[in-house]
Amino acid sequence: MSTTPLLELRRVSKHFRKPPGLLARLRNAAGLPARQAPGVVAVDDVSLSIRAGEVVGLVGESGCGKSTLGRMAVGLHSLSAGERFWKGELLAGASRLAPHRTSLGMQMIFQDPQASLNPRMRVQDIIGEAPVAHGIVERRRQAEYVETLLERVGLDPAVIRHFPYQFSGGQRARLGIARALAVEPEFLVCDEAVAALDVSIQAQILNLFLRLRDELNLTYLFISHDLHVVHHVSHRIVVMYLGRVVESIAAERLFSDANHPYTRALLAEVPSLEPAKKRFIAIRGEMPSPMAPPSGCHFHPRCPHAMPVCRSEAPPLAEIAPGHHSACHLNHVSA
Ligand SMILES: Nc1ncnc2c1ncn2[C@@H]1O[C@H](COP(=O)(O)OP(=O)(O)OP(=O)(O)O)[C@@H](O)[C@H]1O
Repeated sequence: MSTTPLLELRRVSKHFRKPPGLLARLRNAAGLPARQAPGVVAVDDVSLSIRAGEVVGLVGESGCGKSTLGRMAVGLHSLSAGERFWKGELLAGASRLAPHRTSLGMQMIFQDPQASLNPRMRVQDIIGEAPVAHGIVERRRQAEYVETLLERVGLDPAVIRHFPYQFSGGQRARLGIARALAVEPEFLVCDEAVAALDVSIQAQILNLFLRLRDELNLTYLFISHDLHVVHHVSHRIVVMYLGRVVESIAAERLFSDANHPYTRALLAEVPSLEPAKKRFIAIRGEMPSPMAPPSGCHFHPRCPHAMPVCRSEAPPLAEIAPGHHSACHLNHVSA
């Protein structure tokens, strides 16, 4: 069995420059020297490697950088620093020697299929356009190909002539999945793919993802702000806070062995954990702005266990047990 990861992000970062505000535009108009515009470090020195067949759940509060990391994984965002490998081959790096490239083998499924499905296109074109354009299927076989995909995601092939508005939310989610599958990907980034759906429909779509993984040997990065959702489908859970990974743990060990105070705070919010969650301490306050992250460990202002060192030094993401990584100074305090 190959030990090369399917996808590897090595020490990647993403900086966004904030668009110039009114004051900066006035300074510019007055011919005054520009002040450095504050930016956002959406992803800060993150390494992530995903094996073929693995389902990795990526969780954290809104704005912590999950979508940005997912977009970097599939090549929708360039890298400000670091490198990206696909089956061991360098696909993108921050230097000009490593040009930014993507591949049909990796696709992204978004939260709102309504917004990402062209309302004026029929299902046959929505799903069948890309595989024809990329030579995966001949145009004369397009309808047959799309019908097979519709059946695969649990839709009636007879809907091939329909428009997106004729479908329910759950059916549109299935269309979005069929469209991603149409180019025969090996790796899917699912970004809040079930967040807009009712709970009962969510469960159906999650089960569809799992069935497709087994049938098509797919690998997933499953992004959600809802730990309960990702826990259901993932082998491994990666927790992000303000651009950094704070913990990576096997999903089956999450409830028993979660180490980072932030992960434990997220667990305190999971409704199905009653009464076990009583041992977790709920999170305090709001996540600070990514434009002005706290010094040291970004989580320290909200952490019930913060120590002086947490304010000054960022803890490294260290392996605290086989396959279990956590970035917390508490792990390095001698008893
Ligand atoms: N294209 C962009 N330009 C400028 N800033 C951006 C851009 N995309 C994301 N950001 C900023 O980067 C930070 C991380 O955003 P991101 O969308 O990755 O977080 P998230 O965890 O996926 O949150 P959400 O679940 O709300 O999408 C946020 O502060 C966001 O405002």
